[in-house]
Amino acid sequence: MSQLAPQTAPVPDLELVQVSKMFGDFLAVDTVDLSVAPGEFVAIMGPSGCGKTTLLRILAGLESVTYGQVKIRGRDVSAVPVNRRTTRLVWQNYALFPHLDVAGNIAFGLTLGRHDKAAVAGKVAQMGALVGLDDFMTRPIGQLSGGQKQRVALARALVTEPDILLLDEPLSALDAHLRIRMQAELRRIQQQLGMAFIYVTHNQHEAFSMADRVAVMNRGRIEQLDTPEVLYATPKTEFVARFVGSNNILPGTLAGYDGDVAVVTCAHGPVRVADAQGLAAGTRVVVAIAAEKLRRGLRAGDNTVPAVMRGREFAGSHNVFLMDLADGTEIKVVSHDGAIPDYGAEERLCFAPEDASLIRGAK
Ligand SMILES: Nc1ncnc2c1ncn2[C@@H]1O[C@H](COP(=O)(O)OP(=O)(O)OP(=O)(O)O)[C@@H](O)[C@H]1O
Repeated sequence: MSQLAPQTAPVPDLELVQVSKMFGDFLAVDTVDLSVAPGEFVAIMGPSGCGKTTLLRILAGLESVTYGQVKIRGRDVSAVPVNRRTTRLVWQNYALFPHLDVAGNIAFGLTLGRHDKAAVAGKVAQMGALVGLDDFMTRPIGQLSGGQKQRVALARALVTEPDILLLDEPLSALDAHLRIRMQAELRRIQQQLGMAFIYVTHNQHEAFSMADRVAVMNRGRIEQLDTPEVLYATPKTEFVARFVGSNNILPGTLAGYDGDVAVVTCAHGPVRVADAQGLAAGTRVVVAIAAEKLRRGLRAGDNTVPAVMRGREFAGSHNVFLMDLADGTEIKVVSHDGAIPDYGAEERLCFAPEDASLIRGAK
């Protein structure tokens, strides 16, 4: 009888095991575990100072780890210096050589090594084409737009065929329109090469439009690592719920469960939330509801929350109403129907139990 060969999981392109970084007695990166699958695009997102850049610099070999291990394709590189790492870093400041043309800049990484002239020219042309600069190879750097310069920086990093490309806010100097085009280009190039990209940004739209998974960092820790869809629909911590999307947060205390529905006592009354965590009654919790999931009016089976209309932001295709609950909590409601309540009017908002997330409150 034939036996099936045991299935082995592919070696991750990158693995961080309990990585911490201290600057003096300040903990900038706190016990981070992260596994990046072969060819995966992972974005690291979080507020200023949360440790994103420090983590990326650790991957590049520009910072040492205080504790923990960094493995690239299964090899421990924690003590490997930057010039012997198989990672390349692209950042916002392109750091191109102004006295060289596009081809000269792209070739720079290669000509430092031992490559023959024809091979260098071939690879440079190939990378130029990949990033869409084939018609600009002899242009001086000073005659390029911001987007073109960023493409040169990208090609210069990619031509060395790194195991992983690290990107630190590479698009933040570009205008909004160009940024969106470059996001699509980056994703195309990443998929074409099948190379793992680690992309640091504080911009949620950027992270969500490109990445397979997004890590949300707070105070040196990864609070949640998930696909954009899961992060959006089921934030696991209050911080993630506040940072991602446009969630409304209702603090409360868990009264108990009614089957697989948690009943939470909030300031305005009880709220029912579909939940399978089985938390103990009395636990302090928050209920997170996306602004798009709140509706005006009453609907059978839904939660109802009384609110007072306070203001409105017009966003072209929809309105965002700002409303206050009785305890002063501000609520955002996305509305597509064009009807605008009067300022000061009392409204009833409703949402389904399955459209909200229950999150254990911060201790
Ligand atoms: N060389 C250093 N010495 C001391 N503290 C540092 C050093 N580098 C970073 N830090 C501190 O570590 C923390 C994390 O910094 P880091 O640059 O990683 O944050 P970030 O999330 O990338 O922020 P931003 O989005 O503003 O770039 C900050 O409080 C920062 O002041």
